[in-house]
Amino acid sequence: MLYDFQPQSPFLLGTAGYPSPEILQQAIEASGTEIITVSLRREGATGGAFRDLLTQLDKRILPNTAGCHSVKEAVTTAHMARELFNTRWIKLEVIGHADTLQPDPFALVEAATILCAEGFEVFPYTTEDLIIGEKLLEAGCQLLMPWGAPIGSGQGLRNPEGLRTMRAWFNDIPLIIDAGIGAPSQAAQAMEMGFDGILLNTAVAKARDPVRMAAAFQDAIRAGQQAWQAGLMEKRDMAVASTPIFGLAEFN
Ligand SMILES: CC(=O)[C@@H](O)[C@H](O)COP(=O)(O)O
Repeated sequence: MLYDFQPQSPFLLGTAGYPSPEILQQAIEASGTEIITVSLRREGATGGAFRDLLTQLDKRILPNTAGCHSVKEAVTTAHMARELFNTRWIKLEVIGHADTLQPDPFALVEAATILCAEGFEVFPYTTEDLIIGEKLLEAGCQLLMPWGAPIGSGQGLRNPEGLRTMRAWFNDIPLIIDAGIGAPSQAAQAMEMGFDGILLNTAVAKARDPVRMAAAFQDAIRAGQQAWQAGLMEKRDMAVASTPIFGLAEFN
């Protein structure tokens, strides 16, 4: 459950950097997503045309504070998002460094505390750090969005063991992997670990064929989710015969 909303699809898609508005629209449809995220900075630069396009699509809009480097910038951007999109949802990014696009955990917790107190439903872009996660929940966030890898890097799950620990630690909190996913197999890997969803942008927007890639991610994310729900086998150190041997005829 993402606040008051239970999506049928665990795939959340970003809307930046597509070759054209038509391809963006087709990719959104091909992805099966019900939630699209939009950057306020992009929205501001298009004079509202982009917002008009997105609001026609009948999807939940998750505005984001991409590009914000301070608490003040992020909080102001969230206020603008609430006005423009008439929503309490905000994907909160407070970037710590322009080169790594790594979240600034101190500013993130501070901004989340302010926005939750103001009634926002905050989707915080964070790392796999457990204490930061705890602080964000204490601030009032009801879900966490740990990174797979730095934004736009396509590296997949850079710290799978840390993410596995995070999944176990916050076992009843929705966790959505956000950023750094470059291939459908990486998204499937995250879903097989029990994450509740995947948010990505670059891997679809910058694919040679974004529409086809959106469909590929949808299939992989569903496959990973089904595998997790079905119960994956445990790895074993030694071989275990898969064929029962009782009742076989003996040959001497
Ligand atoms: C669009 C958006 O919200 C990005 O900031 C997000 O984190 C996606 O990252 P990738 O582009 O690496 O998928």
